[in-house]
Amino acid sequence: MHAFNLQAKPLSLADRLADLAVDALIDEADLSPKPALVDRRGNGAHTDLHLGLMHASALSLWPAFKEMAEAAVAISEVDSTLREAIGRIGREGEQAMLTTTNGVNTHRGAIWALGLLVTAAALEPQSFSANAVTLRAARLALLDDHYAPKPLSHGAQVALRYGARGAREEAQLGFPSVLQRGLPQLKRSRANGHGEQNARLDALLAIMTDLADTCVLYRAGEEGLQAMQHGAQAVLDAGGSASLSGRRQLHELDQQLIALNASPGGAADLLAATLLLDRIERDGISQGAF
Ligand SMILES: CC(C)(COP(=O)(O)OP(=O)(O)OC[C@H]1O[C@@H](n2cnc3c(N)ncnc32)[C@H](O[C@H]2O[C@H](COP(=O)(O)OP(=O)(O)OP(=O)(O)O)[C@@H](O)[C@H]2O)[C@@H]1O)[C@@H](O)C(=O)NCCC(=O)NCCS
Ligand SMILES: Nc1ncnc2[nH]cnc12
Repeated sequence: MHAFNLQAKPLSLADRLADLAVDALIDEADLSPKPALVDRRGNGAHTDLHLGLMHASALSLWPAFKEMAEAAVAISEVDSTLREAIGRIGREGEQAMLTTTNGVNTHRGAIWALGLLVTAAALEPQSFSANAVTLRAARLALLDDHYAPKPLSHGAQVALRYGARGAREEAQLGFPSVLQRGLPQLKRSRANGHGEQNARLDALLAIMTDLADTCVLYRAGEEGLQAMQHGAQAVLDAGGSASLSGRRQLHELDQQLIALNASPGGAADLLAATLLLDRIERDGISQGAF
């Protein structure tokens, strides 16, 4: 008889998806040099954020992601019951984040985007292409959550002022910034031999070229948004972050966005969503894949 069972217990689907979501958030935070965002070099345009806080915040969200995936497995269809279950879990996740960060909003948009994607992935783990997962996530995002409070969030204020519908619309449209910008650029830069960190930076820049980031609009208005979109395009046009002239443009963009207080927090969340879907597509998530 053995005193100890040394065999590791296999991970459940929900454990695995929560691990992947937290990994994606930590990889996004660590990626450097990101324009005006928190990274390994510093706090970008933020006075109340730092890398340690981003890591702690990401880890605090693991139980919420796991619970969302478990709800998907238990309810097993895209309906209002599942939408309202993940709404409640998402709000509890926000509270866990705020407790960890002492009230600073580190990952509200990421809880929304990655929460929907984790739920959508868990619903049908055999159907794990980015197209299939984002389509299910969009169907969920289109359902009403009758229990959702309607606060005058930064996103809601920006919607009133500029008509940009932000994170909600991005999800309801099936994450076009991820499918049409982030993922294709990530794959292109990898295929061109640019190296993983440069490929991720290029994916972030590709997202920034077109996104109506409500975080930037709230902090820096249309001037900030134009600077973000045009500056990101200029880096890619100069050869991307693996090239010397692209790096010079990236440095300039970083300085310009910091001066405008324009932090592209929404684009950062969508980079994390891109990294999550890329990992799911490459490794799979059905039992036996881990
Ligand atoms: C549907 C919700 C996302 C709420 O959306 P809404 O737009 O009303 O609320 P916001 O509080 O503004 O949060 C939206 C966050 O989404 C990110 N984002 C911005 N633009 C886009 C975009 N075009 N596409 C996708 N994502 C986008 C962004 O998050 C990042 O920025 C955050 C920091 O922003 P902010 O609080 O404005 O902070 P500062 O500028 O630093 O302010 P100061 O503190 O300095 O004053 C950071 O968190 C990043 O993550 C937007 O902020 C959704 O949240 C919701 O309804 N939740 C309820 C729960 C639920 O139903 N969950 C469903 C299950 S998953
Ligand atoms: N790296 C980052 N810096 C600032 N805000 C963010 N929101 C999500 N990721 C972020």
